[in-house]
Amino acid sequence: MITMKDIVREGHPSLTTIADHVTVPLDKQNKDLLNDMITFLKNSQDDEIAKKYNLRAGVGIAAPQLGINKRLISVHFEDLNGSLYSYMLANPKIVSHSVEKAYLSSGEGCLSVDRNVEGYVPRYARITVRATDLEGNELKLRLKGYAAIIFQHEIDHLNGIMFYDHINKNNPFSVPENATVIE
Ligand SMILES: OCN(O)CCCc1ccccc1
Ligand code: NI
Repeated sequence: MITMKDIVREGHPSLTTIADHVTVPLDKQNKDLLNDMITFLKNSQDDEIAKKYNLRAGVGIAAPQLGINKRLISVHFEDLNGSLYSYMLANPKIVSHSVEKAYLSSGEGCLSVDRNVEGYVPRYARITVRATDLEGNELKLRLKGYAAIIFQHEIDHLNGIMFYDHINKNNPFSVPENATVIE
């Protein structure tokens, strides 16, 4: 099972490397990896298991956070309306996005960052993502709100981008005009 010791931290080259596309349909190794990643997320959100194994709660994880430079992500979370998003995806790509921006009022964190980094993280308010799932099916996801934020955070990890790279250096709490705040 994946635990915190498997998650690389700031300074590890995987976090600033562009990850490689994976061959689809996925081979067993990559399917098992995606399953291990989503199991980690579920474990991290289970109070008993998280406490037993000292897991930080995560809503998503990208293979580069395990030191594996592959374009694989898993997400498992409920949005603010209680909709469940549970996906294991290969080669996810943002194929279109809104001009409008959005950001979480709480800012963002990262399992690979052992410190609080203050500031708003402006992202696209709405995105369309194309990806391949575990069975090799091509998916097209239209995302907004909290889900759009999380998917962008994960896809950034495949391109060597950390959430704080988006924070305004001069004024961390400045935001693009008419950006939508997500509470
Ligand atoms: O890469 C995933 N990860 O570091 C876990 C935290 C994910 C996350 C946290 C805040 C806003 C969006 C996404
Ligand atoms: Ni992260």
